[in-house]
Amino acid sequence: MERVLGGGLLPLALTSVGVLLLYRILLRLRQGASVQDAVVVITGASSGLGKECARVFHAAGARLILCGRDAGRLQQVVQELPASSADSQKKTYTPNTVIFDMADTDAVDRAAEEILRCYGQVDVLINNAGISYRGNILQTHISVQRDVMETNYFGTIALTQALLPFMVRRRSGHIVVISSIQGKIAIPYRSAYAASKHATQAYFDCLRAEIERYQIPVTVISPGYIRTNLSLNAVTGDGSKYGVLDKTTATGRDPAEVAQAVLKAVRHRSKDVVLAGASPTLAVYLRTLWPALFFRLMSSRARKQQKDKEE
Ligand SMILES: NC(=O)C1=CN([C@@H]2O[C@H](COP(=O)(O)OP(=O)(O)OC[C@H]3O[C@@H](n4cnc5c(N)ncnc54)[C@H](OP(=O)(O)O)[C@@H]3O)[C@@H](O)[C@H]2O)C=CC1
Ligand SMILES: CCCCCCCCCCCCCCCC(=O)OCC(=O)COP(=O)(O)O
Repeated sequence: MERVLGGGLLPLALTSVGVLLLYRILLRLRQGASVQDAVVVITGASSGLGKECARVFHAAGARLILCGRDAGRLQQVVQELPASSADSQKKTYTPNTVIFDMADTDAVDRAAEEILRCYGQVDVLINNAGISYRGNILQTHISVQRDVMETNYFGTIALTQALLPFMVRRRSGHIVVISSIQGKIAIPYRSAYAASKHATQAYFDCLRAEIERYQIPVTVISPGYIRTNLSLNAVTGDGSKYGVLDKTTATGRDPAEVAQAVLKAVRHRSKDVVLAGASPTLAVYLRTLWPALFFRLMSSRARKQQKDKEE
């Protein structure tokens, strides 16, 4: 028996264990880091992409803190969650909710304290809340430009800066922001929105470089159109609600798929992720490599949209 083990079975067993270990390492590398038990904060979790992120991160075993302005709608999201956690191998948690308006800086500071009281730490902050805009600059009140900036940019960076010192102290954490392809290219009749997303891209690119030494990654995600209520909720130049589900939004990507891509980006600690089709992606390169052509295309887009509106 000893001879059999020494001469044949033992090396075979050791090789099998080695192969199995290698397989597990490769699988781990492919999947990236686990979010099981991680404390994940999601802003704008009451609808659209934020709600889908809540589903995906809940199913992956994260301890969620869901943020929004409407307590009732957030509670509804929480109640719908257990049914979507089909993976019984994962331990899942009932999410906490924190209610505040991103456009109110004092409320954001108070919310950060409340967020920290939930588990005493934040492992992943997903800055997702946002509002869009449709309008002609000539007919847009400056207060509308400010309001969009308050929600999309100042609210987002205020929450980030309130939570960041606690991540730095622990030398641990991950900051994610849902920007837009419009953070990389500016298209006509979106001035307030595109400006807020360009500012977002710039701020988080600075932050990434500044906090790398604390081992805190920063992920900027820039999606193209997603099938959500974003256009319905958009504001216009006079501050009123746009209230139309645009065809581009209605035919956009499935928010559940985008949420899976967000999870993948978190697991892999990706730095900058563009989730858009061929033309918007090409447009990003064109803006840098052949700006004159990009500007001509945008002018013709503006003329066409103005003509369509007048007809
Ligand atoms: N849909 C799309 O085509 C694309 C969307 N994005 C980005 O994705 C993110 C999510 O948007 P999406 O899911 O599409 O749109 P939705 O309108 O469905 O969701 C927006 C979310 O943001 C919250 N929100 C808006 N304003 C505030 C505020 N002042 N304070 C607190 N929360 C607020 C809303 O909460 P409440 O219930 O309180 O209104 C809601 O939960 C946004 O940052 C958007 O720019 C990026 C690219 C494409
Ligand atoms: C030589 C070949 C040239 C090819 C380049 C073509 C240029 C095409 C322009 C493409 C513009 C794409 C705009 C995409 C906008 C978008 O996806 O935005 C995402 C959002 O954030 C949606 O917000 P919205 O409120 O605008 O619905």
